[in-house]
Amino acid sequence: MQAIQSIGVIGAGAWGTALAQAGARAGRDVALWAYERDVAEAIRATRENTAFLKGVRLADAIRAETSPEALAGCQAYLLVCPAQHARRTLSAFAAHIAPGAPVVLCAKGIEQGSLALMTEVLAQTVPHAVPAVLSGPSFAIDVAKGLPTAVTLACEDQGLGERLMAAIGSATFRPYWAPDLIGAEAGGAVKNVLAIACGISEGKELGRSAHAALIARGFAEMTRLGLALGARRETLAGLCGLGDLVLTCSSPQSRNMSCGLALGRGESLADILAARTAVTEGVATAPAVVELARRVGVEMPICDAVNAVLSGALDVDGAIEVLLARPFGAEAD
Ligand SMILES: NC(=O)C1=CN([C@@H]2O[C@H](COP(=O)(O)OP(=O)(O)OC[C@H]3O[C@@H](n4cnc5c(N)ncnc54)[C@H](O)[C@@H]3O)[C@@H](O)[C@H]2O)C=CC1
Ligand SMILES: O=C(CO)COP(=O)(O)O
Repeated sequence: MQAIQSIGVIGAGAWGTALAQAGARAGRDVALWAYERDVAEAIRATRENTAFLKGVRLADAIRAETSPEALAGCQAYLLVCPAQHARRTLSAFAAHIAPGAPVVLCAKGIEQGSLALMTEVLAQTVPHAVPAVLSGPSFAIDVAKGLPTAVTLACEDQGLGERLMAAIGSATFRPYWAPDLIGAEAGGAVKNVLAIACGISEGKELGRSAHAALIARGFAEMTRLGLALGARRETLAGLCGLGDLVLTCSSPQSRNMSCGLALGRGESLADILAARTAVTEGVATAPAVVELARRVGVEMPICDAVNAVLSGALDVDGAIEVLLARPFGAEAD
């Protein structure tokens, strides 16, 4: 099978820009589509994405674009806009993506309302594309700088997985193939909600023991939901599940954790979100996770508590009280 030489990156936020840089580092020609015209213009003029990924000089092999037509003919695509914008963005690209072209879904979220995973959104908007999922513990700035990172690259066909890994992988950006797309998606979406919980715990100074308990019990919630959706347990225990959960729950650098941290310190969600341009995926995904869990009949008390705080149904102290009042039970349930 032919090697993938040209990559279209859809979305020029921090993560899309970092992945474009990873593709260029791997020797590919990269077309990077920006939603905001001034982002593309800044990249062309200064070789830097000053709005979303300051301080990184972008490789010359990255071409900044503003129209979906300009990405026609690429051999593979990465979808890297926030999850709640995926449907509209993919619809705009549908006519320009060739039948059979792989589309790697890199957003970590679940669509509100439809409760669709990103693979479902792709199937509904670009049914002629072949889906893949990239997810794992990887801050954009680390990848852009070439610090060592490892991620899951999930797609059904291992041969295609190997071509995609060769297209974007390098000594420092290390994808691992997995056949389980649902597991990769469930891990990435749920860890963002759990990172808000860990941030709240830290902001309330509940201690490192509570932090560890939240990660372990949060992982149990992620696993229950993932398995109910059809994921494999080993995927959830890998980079895209436990790996990303540990990173995001332990780093104030995470937008999700830092949002929780501020909530725990008493700031309002409205003020926290108003002060940032970057996306905080867990905020939009929390109600979708909770609704999806209800639909498939699994318990996710930590995600419920986060959602109650975000929606204003409970304040932080009330949510902690609800979690601590839960009856004792078996760990494996
Ligand atoms: N930043 C990171 O370290 C990582 C981010 N991700 C995921 O990548 C996805 C994108 O996040 P970031 O690149 O960090 O975003 P960002 O916070 O850096 O930038 C916001 C992005 O939203 C886009 N946007 C805003 N309104 C839009 C609209 N109406 N239609 C389409 N796009 C719109 C902007 O163009 C920009 O690309 C998220 O799902 C995130 O969870 C995954 C791994 C790492
Ligand atoms: O997904 C990420 C790291 O793997 C980035 O996390 P945040 O969106 O919380 O910053």
